[in-house]
Amino acid sequence: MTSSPRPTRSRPRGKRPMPTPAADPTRDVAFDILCGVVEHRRMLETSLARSAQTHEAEPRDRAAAHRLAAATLRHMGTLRAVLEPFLRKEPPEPVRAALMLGAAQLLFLETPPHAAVGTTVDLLRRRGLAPFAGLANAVLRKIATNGATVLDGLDQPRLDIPAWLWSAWSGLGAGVPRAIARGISTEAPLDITLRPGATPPEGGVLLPNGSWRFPAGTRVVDLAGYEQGAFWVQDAAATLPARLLAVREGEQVADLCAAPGGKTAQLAVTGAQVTAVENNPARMARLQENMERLGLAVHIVQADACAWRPDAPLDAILLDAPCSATGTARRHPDVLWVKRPRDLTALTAAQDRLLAAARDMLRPGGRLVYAVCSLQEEEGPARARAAQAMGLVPDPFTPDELAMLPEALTPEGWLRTHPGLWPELGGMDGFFAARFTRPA
Ligand SMILES: C[S@@+](CC[C@H](N)C(=O)[O-])C[C@H]1O[C@@H](n2cnc3c(N)ncnc32)[C@H](O)[C@@H]1O
Repeated sequence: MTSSPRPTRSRPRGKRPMPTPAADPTRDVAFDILCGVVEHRRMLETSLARSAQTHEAEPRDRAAAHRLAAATLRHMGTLRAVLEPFLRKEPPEPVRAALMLGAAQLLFLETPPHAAVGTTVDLLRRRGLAPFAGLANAVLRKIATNGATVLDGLDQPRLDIPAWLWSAWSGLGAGVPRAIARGISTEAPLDITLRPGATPPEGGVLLPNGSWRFPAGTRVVDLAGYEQGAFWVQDAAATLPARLLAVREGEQVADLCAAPGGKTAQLAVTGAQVTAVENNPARMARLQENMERLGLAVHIVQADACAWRPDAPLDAILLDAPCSATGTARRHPDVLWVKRPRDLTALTAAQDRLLAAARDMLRPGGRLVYAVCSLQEEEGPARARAAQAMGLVPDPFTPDELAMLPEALTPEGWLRTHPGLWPELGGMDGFFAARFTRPA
């Protein structure tokens, strides 16, 4: 007797396909942001804007996603090292990204373990990665059980900074890369610059440079006086370049590369005649909105500052040039993982073109402050030397001008701040600035 063929089954009896878990806007958006950074070297803000087209998420969920992705990026080297011993094989990059999001919630964001594990498993299942759900469940449960002991013996500051940046920052001084890494490891506070005479909002701390500082996570729109234009958002270190240009009422001044306009506002409140030049239309619109909110009269021009020329030679110019922005890594930890050494070639060439253009716009005796929010030698000291080779005369900053931050004055008379300064006050962004005059 021949037995009848058994019917083929695509799955074992009794196993129904699991329903797709409900959407979780915070983790979905955070996952997209993280994959954008690690797989495509896309900046966090760009991914956040793209994800608005694919995921419906309330502003509150988007803000939470931003925070979760930023915390993961801030500790990414550490998270990779924590996961390593639990993984027998290299998982695909999106699976590793989901595991890092889960581990970041467990280790750095105090998310309850069941939520961190369950939401990661669900995320993988929603994203067509269900075969890795069991792995995520097992790995994250082990991390949850071991708690912070999984961090024991890890050199977190060293792990969280890519090797090329650590080695480049070693040129800033012994111990500086470690101090910078510590500065980047926590979320930055919110700093504002107050209009002269305006009342500071409640809850802030006055910093030695005159900025007011609010705890990390403060929403600027919640501070009294924002809509009325009493202040603008600006990191304490970012206030220094415009201040060091020392413009006076009535002077003809240009702010080249101006958006979103924190430094433009500083120049305008002095009573100088300010022209703000910005080539990016979307950023120019933000600059315009900011000047309107602040009620400041500024002549705004959308143009390439390399090609634009003023009607008459200028008394002073602030050139806050486009750069790698490595000095802003505590606000934008994605820069650590998106930027590459080779990006510096195009940036430094653009910085030189802008410097030459700025020189040609100045009257004899006119002043230029060149600034970048970069910690890289190529974009700072090397450009200051290039400016000198273009015929600009160094006009070093003095100890009196930097009395509130003497450690930022270099022997050459340049400004150099970094996230490791003012550790007891909450740090600051990294800036380089140098001042020049045009010879007669
Ligand atoms: C570092 S950001 C400026 C920040 C601004 N100074 C502030 O304090 O708010 C550099 C700006 O330069 C603009 N930019 C880049 N290249 C430019 C060019 N060739 N001409 C004019 N603007 C340029 C960018 O779009 C960007 O908005």
